[in-house]
Amino acid sequence: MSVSVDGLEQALLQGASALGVDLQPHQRRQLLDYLALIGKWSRVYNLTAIRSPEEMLTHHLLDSLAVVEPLRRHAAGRPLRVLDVGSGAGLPGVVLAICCPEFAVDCVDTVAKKAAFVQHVAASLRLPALRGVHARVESMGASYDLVCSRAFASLQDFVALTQARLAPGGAWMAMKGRRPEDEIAAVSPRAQVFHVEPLTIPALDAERCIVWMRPREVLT
Ligand SMILES: C[S@@+](CC[C@H](N)C(=O)[O-])C[C@H]1O[C@@H](n2cnc3c(N)ncnc32)[C@H](O)[C@@H]1O
Repeated sequence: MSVSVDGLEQALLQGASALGVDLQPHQRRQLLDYLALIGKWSRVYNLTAIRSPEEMLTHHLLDSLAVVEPLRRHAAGRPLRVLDVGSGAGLPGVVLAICCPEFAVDCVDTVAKKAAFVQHVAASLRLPALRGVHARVESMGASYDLVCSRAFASLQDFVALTQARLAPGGAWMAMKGRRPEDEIAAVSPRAQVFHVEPLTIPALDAERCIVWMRPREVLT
């Protein structure tokens, strides 16, 4: 990496603080080690198109860190079982596992080498509650309190492919760019969008939001 680790750490600290995320020293180290692992394994596994450490910090780490506080607020102290669908290199699942060790986080991807990378991260960074799962989400069996995704699919497809993965009382959290009006309008009647939460990512001049959804109660 061409950028000094101190410079990256400073940028991470400033970004986390702007996002209201209080990082312990070991979590800072884990996040920077995760960044370094992505950089190292991208050369072999092609995990991300972004190669520069500064860009990876803003576009991947800070972008994922931005959902930590909204998710904690949603959890309200409960130790959630979280599924990150189409996790790729582990975004946002690995960041959630580092920042919220009280959550059990499964990162599922159809590409074996991506799931293997997440397993490698879990072992290297000693994150016992993190798992990389190689599967198509629609063929999985487990259920989760929160199903999240980033850059995975339209809201409509996300809901259709993962509805069976939600535990009773569970919710979806989709990370999106600009508020996706068309996708919101096309969401299945079986799901209800209950909140669209705008996000501001430090040092990233782009619109971001979280679309929160839950199954609509069917009246019988
Ligand atoms: C654009 S990438 C996003 C990766 C990561 N979430 C991120 O933000 O960088 C979408 C990922 O979804 C995975 N994927 C596509 N369909 C899937 C399915 N049905 N089940 C699980 N993963 C899937 C792909 O292999 C790919 O790694």
